[in-house]
Amino acid sequence: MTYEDLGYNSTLDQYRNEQGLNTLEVGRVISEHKERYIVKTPTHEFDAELIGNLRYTAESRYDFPAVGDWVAFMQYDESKALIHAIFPRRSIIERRAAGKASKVQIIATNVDFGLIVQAVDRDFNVNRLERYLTICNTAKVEPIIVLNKIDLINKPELSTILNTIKQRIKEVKIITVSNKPAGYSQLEELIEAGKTYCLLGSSGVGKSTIINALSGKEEMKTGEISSAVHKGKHTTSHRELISLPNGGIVIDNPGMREVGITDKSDGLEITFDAILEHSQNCKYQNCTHTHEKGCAVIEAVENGEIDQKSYTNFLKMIREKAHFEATALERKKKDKDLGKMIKQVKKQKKNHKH
Ligand SMILES: Nc1nc2c(ncn2[C@@H]2O[C@H](COP(=O)(O)OP(=O)(O)OP(=O)(O)O)[C@@H](O)[C@H]2O)c(=O)[nH]1
Ligand SMILES: [Zn+2]
Repeated sequence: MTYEDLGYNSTLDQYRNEQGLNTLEVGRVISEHKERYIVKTPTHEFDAELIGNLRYTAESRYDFPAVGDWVAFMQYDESKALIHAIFPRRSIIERRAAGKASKVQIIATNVDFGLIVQAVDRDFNVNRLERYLTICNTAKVEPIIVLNKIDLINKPELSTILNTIKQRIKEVKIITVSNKPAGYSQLEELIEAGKTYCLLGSSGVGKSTIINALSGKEEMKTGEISSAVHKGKHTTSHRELISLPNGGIVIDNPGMREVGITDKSDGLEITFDAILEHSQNCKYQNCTHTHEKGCAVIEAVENGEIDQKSYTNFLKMIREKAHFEATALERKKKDKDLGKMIKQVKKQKKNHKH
């Protein structure tokens, strides 16, 4: 295995030289658990922590390593290391942390493609597909839709599903796979060496089964045997980033129940570009597309140019985005006020002494 097999490239190497990081080793974070990280090089895996200096100056989640990160580290024991620097990220896939309206959770970094996995049986849901698309588009990561477990339905049923998707989602590649008898050839064909693929999808859609099939190994515990693992302790041997024997790197992230969007960039606009296009013709520039007279979006929904369900999903996510932004702002203000208060108390104490 080489560094390139893990996704290392000339941009990262240039940064390493510019920053004078040559005396340190370089590796990729393949799992994260409570501020401990497994860092992988072509030959070793290290149990790593952040150096104190970085920990104390960290201001937000973004200042800590995440799965997919490239880091500069120093080995200090046989398999132990201290992380001295995080390389700039090419992309960050994130979602709103479950239950916390204003907090983000990083799913993975330095990702090239998002593999949005849905099982065609109970899990299939176009609204959720649009949600994952928005997460990818926000991260500027190219999405690919992977319909899994196609052995569970017949051909006409699969066509219906494909048509349902195509009616609402244009210009996104869709592939169909299953463990038997179709196999994963459609997926294998598109995976390129040195590129990083992040699997996105609900629990049980078959992500671990896909990784095991691609890697030819039992890298991931799958549904039948994983219940004991989920109940038990975290196993340090658990890896979320795996480099495949035929090239390509895949990242899994277990158990995603909620897919809250943060959408700090224009991810929603990219996902719903048809709606955006129509909105150029709305009478009012600040049109909310909910009730306004002369709203071109509402008109397009009425005459069938925009899918009704897609429109409803769009409005729901716009509200969610606004809510996320408002609570994030509030949190910032609170933190700032608290900071001010602490400063004042310190000042008072100081004055007291003199
Ligand atoms: N019929 C059928 N079942 C499948 C297929 N792929 C996976 N399964 C089954 O679906 C269940 C869940 O598969 P996993 O691979 O563990 O799913 P996962 O997405 O990794 O789930 P989490 O680890 O909870 O996120 C298991 O019982 C698998 O055997 C498939 O193509 N067809
Ligand atoms: Zn409008």
